[in-house]
Amino acid sequence: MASPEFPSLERSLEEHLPPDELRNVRRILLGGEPRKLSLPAEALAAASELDFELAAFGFEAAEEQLRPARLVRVGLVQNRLPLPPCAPVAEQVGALHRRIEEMVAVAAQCGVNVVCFQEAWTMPFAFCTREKLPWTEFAESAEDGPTTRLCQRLARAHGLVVVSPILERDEAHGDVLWNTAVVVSSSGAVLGKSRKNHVPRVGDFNEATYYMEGTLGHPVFQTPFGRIAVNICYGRHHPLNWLLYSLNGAEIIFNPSATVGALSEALWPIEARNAAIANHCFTCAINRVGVERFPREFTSGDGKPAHRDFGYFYGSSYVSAPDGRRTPGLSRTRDGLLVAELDLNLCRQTGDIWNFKVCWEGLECRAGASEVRSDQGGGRGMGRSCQEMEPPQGASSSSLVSKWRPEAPLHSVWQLRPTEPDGILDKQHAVGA
Ligand SMILES: NC(=O)NCCC(=O)O
Repeated sequence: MASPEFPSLERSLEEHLPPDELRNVRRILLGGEPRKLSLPAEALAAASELDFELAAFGFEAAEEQLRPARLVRVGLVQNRLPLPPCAPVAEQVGALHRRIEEMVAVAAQCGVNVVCFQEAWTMPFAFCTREKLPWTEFAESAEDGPTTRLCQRLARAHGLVVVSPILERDEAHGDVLWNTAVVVSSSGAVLGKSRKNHVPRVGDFNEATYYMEGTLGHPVFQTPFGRIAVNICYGRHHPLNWLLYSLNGAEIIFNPSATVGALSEALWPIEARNAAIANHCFTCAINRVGVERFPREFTSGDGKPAHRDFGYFYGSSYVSAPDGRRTPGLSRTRDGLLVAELDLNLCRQTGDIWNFKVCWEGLECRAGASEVRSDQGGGRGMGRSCQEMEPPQGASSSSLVSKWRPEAPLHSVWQLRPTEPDGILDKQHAVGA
């Protein structure tokens, strides 16, 4: 495993490769030379003053005759805990609120339209301990908890959409906990929430001790800046999860995460990028940074000695485009804000070239179903292109309408007839028929 001090793969290549070779390596590794965006001087100065990395890249699409460019700027925020997990709960939450508030102000200076934070951003990732208190005290209402109220203020003040992944306490339904992302519109209205659909039971990720798989399906939110969805952390390992968000109309899928190097770092650059390619959409992978040391020891159930930390959260947040290009990752070691300008026209353009989803989309039309929540609120405009965005066919403009439900057999399984070892395919079984 790379040591925590190793700042980033891309930086290492930049430092050690001659320019010609670097161009070739980037062509293969990132899908091309990333197009850097210039940012306002005051944003760069603020990031340096506040000690976080600020990087910005753009993904253009081909010019079309009938549709204007549909430009949206996303902001991905990764951060360490400002206070250690042994600090009082309210102080930890307050310090995180202040840190995010200052980073969002810089995002706004950079023209960000949709900002997303890391998974369970208001707390240490304490599920490794299996202890209930004090960690469950970080849970709050998705609709009107203090964190959602902060996000509403930020959304209104800066005219941006906020995706806020928290530990949710659902007081209206038996007080149960969920791993939830709250989506706040640029008008300040809570547009809705999305819950983690796959809960890890791997290594120290003992999350099923706290909450179960989400019950909300794969909601997509219509915002003034495009249709967005949230596939929380472990969901990125499940290709069908991305597919369902995409079939429900998502053009940008955020993947707020908390993951450590020993488990997943080799998978990290591949999974969200592959999802962008396979589903003709943009994906935004965000991971926290640093080591979180807990007050009491815990074991990993693997016979190894008890320990106080989970491992190294390696940051490396990045954005992938549907045509396979991606930004370099943010640092493995520092807080950071990654700004990416996306032309959403690239989703359809790439689909027209590759058609990876064509049979699924056909089924979607037959099922007549999409799951979209619409934002009727105001907020900063994105130009004509925003006004022209429409929910996908079959979707209501104001609420969740239905879940994607295939009504016909999807794929067939063919079996070899044992008497014909040369591999002639014989028998067809329609799955689900
Ligand atoms: N937070 C979370 O689901 N982590 C699981 C580990 C991983 O997905 O890499």
